[in-house]
Amino acid sequence: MLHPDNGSPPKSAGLALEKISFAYPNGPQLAFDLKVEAGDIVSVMGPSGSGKSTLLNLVAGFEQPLSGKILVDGKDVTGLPPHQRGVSMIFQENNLFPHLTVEQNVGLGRSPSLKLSPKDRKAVASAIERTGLRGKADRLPSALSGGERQRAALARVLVQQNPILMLDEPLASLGPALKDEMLDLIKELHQSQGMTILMVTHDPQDALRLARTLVFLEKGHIVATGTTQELLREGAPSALTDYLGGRGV
Ligand SMILES: Nc1ncnc2c1ncn2[C@@H]1O[C@H](COP(=O)(O)OP(=O)(O)OP(=O)(O)O)[C@@H](O)[C@H]1O
Repeated sequence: MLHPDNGSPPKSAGLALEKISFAYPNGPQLAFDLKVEAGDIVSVMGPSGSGKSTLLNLVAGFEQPLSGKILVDGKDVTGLPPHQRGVSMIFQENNLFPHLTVEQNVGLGRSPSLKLSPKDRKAVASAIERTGLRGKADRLPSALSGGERQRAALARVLVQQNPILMLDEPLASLGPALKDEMLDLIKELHQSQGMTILMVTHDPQDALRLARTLVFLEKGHIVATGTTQELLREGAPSALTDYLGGRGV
């Protein structure tokens, strides 16, 4: 079981996308309206190109909407740069700087210039320990397995202590055993830190295992939102059953 390392854990934050519209140059129009309760775990599913990554990038501040608002904990963050939004993000790969050690990569979660106080150093060591990377703090990412690299990325999230965590297919490049391990770690992180989590996945089993809520996208819009159990087991709308094909549960 993971425990917050110092002081109180970050409180989770509710998230809202209000009448967000967005388009890439010469790209399709995307529009999102979504409310996520504080502390919820949400899986974001949908066919390739439906807008899952764009949705996360808009919340993180890597893309700017044409109109609409993004609220974190009720506060309008639409015009804020990514690091001021209270949001951490983990991608499928390339979360770490290749020329920095695990310890330095995790330390970046506390200070972009790696000027770390003794308290920061303690938090970094604790996060490395808690993600099972003890003894690997001095390694470069190239000397880690894929699963270890994702755990190092999670260690950085731990020291950032943001109330919202978003993961864009974090399990896609992992084999089944490592995938289970990461899912367990994300679950533990949620239990101990209480953060609000959004995770893009193509696997309904991941969604069932981790997420209370499911958001389903199609062609740049959210076409279904509900509890994962209900949507995957009972009343799946036809767009979702078509997407799941033979993988229905
Ligand atoms: N940088 C870009 N420039 C132009 N169009 C883009 C860009 N990135 C994505 N798109 C388009 O925007 C739409 C949404 O893409 P997005 O990557 O959000 O989908 P996704 O659901 O995450 O897909 P996947 O499951 O394949 O990762 C798609 O039509 C895609 O082709």
